[in-house]
Amino acid sequence: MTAPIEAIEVSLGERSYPIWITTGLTDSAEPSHFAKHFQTAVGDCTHVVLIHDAAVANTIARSIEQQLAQADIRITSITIASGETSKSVSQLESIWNTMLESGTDRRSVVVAVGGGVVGDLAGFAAASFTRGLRFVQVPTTLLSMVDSSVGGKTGINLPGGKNMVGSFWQPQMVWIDTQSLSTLPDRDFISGMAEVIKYGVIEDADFFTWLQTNASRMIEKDPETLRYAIGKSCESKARVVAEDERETSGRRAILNYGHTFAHAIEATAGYGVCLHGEAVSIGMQMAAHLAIAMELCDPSLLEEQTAVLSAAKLPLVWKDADPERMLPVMSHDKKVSHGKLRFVLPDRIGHVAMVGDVPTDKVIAAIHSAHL
Ligand SMILES: O=C(O)C(=O)C[C@@H](O)[C@H](O)[C@H](O)COP(=O)(O)O
Repeated sequence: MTAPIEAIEVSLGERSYPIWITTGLTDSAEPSHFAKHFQTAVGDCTHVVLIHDAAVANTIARSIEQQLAQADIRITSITIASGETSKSVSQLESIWNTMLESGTDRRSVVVAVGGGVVGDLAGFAAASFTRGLRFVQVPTTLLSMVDSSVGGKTGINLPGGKNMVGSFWQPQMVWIDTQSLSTLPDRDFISGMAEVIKYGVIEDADFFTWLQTNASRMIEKDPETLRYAIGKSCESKARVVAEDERETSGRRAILNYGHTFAHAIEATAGYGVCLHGEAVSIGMQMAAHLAIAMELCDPSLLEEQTAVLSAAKLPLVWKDADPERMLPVMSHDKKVSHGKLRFVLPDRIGHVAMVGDVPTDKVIAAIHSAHL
C-alpha cells in the first residue's frame, strides 16, 4: 500500500514553504521521496550540513544521509547530545567551527533532524553562518512536529532566559514522518501533547472538542489519528504565522499561551529538569487561573482544560513553583512592553486575548495555584 502524504502550506509570500506529513515514506528509497521533495524545495544543492540529535543517528538521520548521498550531495554530519542544555552558546560555536572547517558556503543547506532543541539550534546556525543558509526541518518529536519546526523561530537559551538569543529564519520545507514517533519515549511524546492541546484552547474550539474525546487515545500512536492531530496543529500554527510572521502585530503572541510561566519554570528548575511541554501544561493551568482571577473567563474553562491535559497524562502542578524566583525570569519575557508584563489569557475555549496591567498579587496567586 502506498504511504499517505499530505501538504500544508505556510503562506509567507516569497518565504512560503510546504509542510509534508507522512508515515513511513522517509525509509522508502525507491524512489527517494525525501530527496525528491528536498530538491524541489531547495533547488540546486551539492553540500548539506546534517545536524541531528544523537537519539536518531542510526534511524531517520541515517536514512536521510543515505538518500542525499545517493543524490550526489556531500554531507557534513554533526551529532548533538539530546536535551535542552544543548541549546547553548558553546554548542552553537562548535557548530559554526565545524561549518567553517568543512567548507560550508552560501550554497550549502542545513538540514535539522531531531526535536525542538536541534531544530532551534540548527536553524540559528543556518540563520547566522555567512549571514544565512537555506534550511530544512525534519522534526522527529511530537512537539517539534506540531510547533517548533513551523514558523521560523530559531535560537538558543541563556542561563537566565529561554530562547533569549535567536532570529526569525524560515525553513524551505518541513518534512514530518510520524514513523519517528514509534521510538519516541512516552515522556517526550506526552510533553508534545501540551502544544497540541494549546491550539484547541487558543484558536480552534472544534479541535478542542475533538481532543476531549481523542487526547487519551493519541498515546496509542495510531498513524491516522496522529496525522490528523499533527495536521490540525500545523494548520493552526500556519494560519497564525501567516498573519504575523515576526510577532509585530501581536497576533502571533497567542502561540505563547502558558509560555510566560513555562519559560520561568524551565529556567528556575534548570534546563531539562522539566520538559518544555510539561512546563507549558503547568503554565497553561497558571494562565487559566489568572484569567479567572481577572474575571476574563468562566471557571468551567479551567475544568475543561484540566480534563484534556489530564487525559493526555500531562502534569498540572509544579511543587517547586516559587514566585520569588520565577518573577525575575518572567521580567525578561519577550512580550514585555515598556517594562510591563503582558499575558496571553483565554476568555473562552478557542479564543485568547493579550492582557497587560495584571496586578502582581494575582500573578503570584496564579503561580501558587500550581501547588494545589
Ligand atoms: O512560534 C511561536 O511564536 C511560539 O510562541 C510557539 C511556542 O510554542 C514556542 O515555544 C516558541 O519557541 C516560544 O517562543 P518565545 O518567543 O517565547 O521564545
